[in-house]
Amino acid sequence: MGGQARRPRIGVMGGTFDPVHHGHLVAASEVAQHFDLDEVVFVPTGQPGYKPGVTTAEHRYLMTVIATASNPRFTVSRVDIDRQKTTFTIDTLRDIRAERPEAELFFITGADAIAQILNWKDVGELWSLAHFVAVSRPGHVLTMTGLPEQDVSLLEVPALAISSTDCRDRVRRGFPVWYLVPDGVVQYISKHHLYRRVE
Ligand SMILES: Nc1ncnc2c1ncn2[C@@H]1O[C@H](COP(=O)(O)OP(=O)(O)OP(=O)(O)O)[C@@H](O)[C@H]1O
Ligand SMILES: O=C(O)c1ccc[n+]([C@@H]2O[C@H](COP(=O)([O-])O)[C@@H](O)[C@H]2O)c1
Repeated sequence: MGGQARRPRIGVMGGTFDPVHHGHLVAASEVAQHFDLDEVVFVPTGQPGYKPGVTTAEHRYLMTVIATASNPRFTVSRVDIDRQKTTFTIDTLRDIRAERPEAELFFITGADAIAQILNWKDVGELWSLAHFVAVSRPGHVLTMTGLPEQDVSLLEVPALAISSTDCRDRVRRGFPVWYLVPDGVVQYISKHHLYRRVE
């Protein structure tokens, strides 16, 4: 008789993705490689209460679908978009767990996000739903200070000094975002005239 079947290992990459860029994709790819993940689910936020004035969820969702389409291990979930409430990671992880009860979950964040996690909703329960993996990000210190060692891992990834804020700013000022975001996302931004006006 064989041993126990291996539980699927699923990464969850939450973000506003306004727009999704190569920093997000490299972070997900590196964590997938390092933690032997079978899949990484990108979860665009619905209404991030802490970030006012973000682009319509459907545009952010579609850009994320375009950006991840060529990777057979990357998928996109609508759980946060369809919830129609302010997005909190506790709800994201409960919903993904309900859909995939057999899986081990790994929530992926950047160094800036993990530094704030102790202020997130129901943080005490978050640790029981997923293992958290925080990746390095230029301009931010990656540290375990205050975090539970058994529930959080840190990972150095190739440094990409890209942010969605900078991409939006570049489009608004007429600068290119080629090679900062996937080609299809460049075309999508142009086709839908995103980021041209200050909201
Ligand atoms: N260049 C990057 N390197 C590593 N991690 C990143 C990078 N950019 C974003 N992340 C991480 O990806 C997740 C989603 O980020 P988000 O969608 O807010 O992008 P952002 O570039 O930080 O956006 P904004 O500039 O609008 O705040 C967060 O956990 C964030 O820390
Ligand atoms: O749950 C919370 O309280 C919470 C507060 C801030 C951010 N988050 C999550 O962190 C992820 C990255 O968020 P952001 O704002 O950097 O795009 C995204 O999945 C958010 O839902 C979660």
